[in-house]
Amino acid sequence: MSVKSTSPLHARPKELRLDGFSLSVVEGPGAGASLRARMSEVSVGTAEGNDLVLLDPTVSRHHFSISATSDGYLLKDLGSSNGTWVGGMRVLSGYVEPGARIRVGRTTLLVDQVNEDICEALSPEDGFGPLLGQSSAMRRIFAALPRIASSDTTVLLEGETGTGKGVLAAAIHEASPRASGPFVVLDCAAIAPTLIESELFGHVKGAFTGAQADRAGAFEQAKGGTIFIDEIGELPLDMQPKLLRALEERSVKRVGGNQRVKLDVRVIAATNRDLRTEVNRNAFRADLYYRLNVVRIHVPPLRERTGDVERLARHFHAELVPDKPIPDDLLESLRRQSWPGNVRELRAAVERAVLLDDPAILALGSEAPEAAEGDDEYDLDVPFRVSKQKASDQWERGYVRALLRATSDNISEASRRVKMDRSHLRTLLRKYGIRGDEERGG
Ligand SMILES: Nc1ncnc2c1ncn2[C@@H]1O[C@H](COP(=O)(O)OP(=O)(O)OP(=O)(O)O)[C@@H](O)[C@H]1O
Repeated sequence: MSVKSTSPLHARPKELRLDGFSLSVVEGPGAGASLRARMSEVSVGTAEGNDLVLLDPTVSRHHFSISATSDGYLLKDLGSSNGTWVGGMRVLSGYVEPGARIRVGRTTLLVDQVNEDICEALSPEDGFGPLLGQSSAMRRIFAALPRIASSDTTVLLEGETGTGKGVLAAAIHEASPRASGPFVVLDCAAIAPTLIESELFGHVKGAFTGAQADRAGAFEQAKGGTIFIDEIGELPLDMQPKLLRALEERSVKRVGGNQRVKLDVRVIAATNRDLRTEVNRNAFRADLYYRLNVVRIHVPPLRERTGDVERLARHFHAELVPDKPIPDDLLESLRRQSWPGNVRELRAAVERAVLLDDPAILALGSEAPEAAEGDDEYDLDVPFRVSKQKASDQWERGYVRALLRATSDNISEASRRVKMDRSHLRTLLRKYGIRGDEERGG
């Protein structure tokens, strides 16, 4: 497998060329069907919408995907019921050679290399709005963004936590003809399931206890702009048909109301799960998945685009300390880590190192504790979002304490130093019961 650039040496390549491949059904129902990959990733399963639709009832709706990458053909099982098998081994994720036979249910497929390359355009830029990256993976996304932003299509963003899906959604809105309209964020993971309908669609006075006045939901607030539905994989099953209807008819009905209101809203949704796997296990409705999956962007984790660590770290450092370059030892230490919390974690590590002016503090970062910590560190008996919130609160409390110590409790100086809005800092102080010096804060 090779990656070929069409540009002269030393110039930034304008496209990524990957070895093309085909998939053919060689045994089982539908034998003879085949597909020549036009895009770097193709999906296979019995559901319409897959690139290769199989007729075998023992195959899952979204069974596996195979991608041409610069390291080879990457096969991924999508949470199928019967598994994906190569050479008698069940494969969750792994590289396969041309000539490999993949068995799914009663069907066998053959992977073959073809002469025609798969060509992916790369942006010459190393950013798109506030979103930065110099890796091919990010420049591939940047190349597609202007066209995506200028259209009105629904976009589904997939990627691990902290990879930048929120920034990406905002950047699409900012580059779209709707930029002067509102950008409204609704995080399904942060709202109690019983309140989601009213948060999305609003309610009328008296619709439920506590509904003391009519209230517009996120869809209505986003009128003329974009609604960003974050963590859509957490949307309760009973809400999914209601969202589907809103997307199809571009209209909403407030809880307790009896009129549907037409709305001009663009929808961007994000998830840190693979929704195809959720569809397979009936946790996400297939019809809603298809309605959302008009344009799908997968934002890769930072460990798969290590070339971006330096670019991002320099940027975060320069935001805080514009007049000094990032120290080499800090950069070196950042490059060596694998960043399970992705860009969010990298940003926090740079901020911590700057604040405490000590690169050694990075030992508190991702890699070192992974080896030292026991699993009991994590409370697995409470929901994920509660655990995550607790950890994030602990970090925030420590950060604010350190910040105040470093600025001798001077709120004004503290907020200037880390470019945090003063009222937000005050809110955090109240939240954690920490006292700062408001008088000198001026
Ligand atoms: N490519 C990028 N360039 C600049 N900043 C980035 C980039 N990606 C992420 N960030 C920064 O990392 C942090 C996390 O980003 P964001 O909240 O968009 O991630 P996310 O994928 O939406 O996470 P979650 O799934 O937890 O909501 C933010 O501070 C954001 O500014």
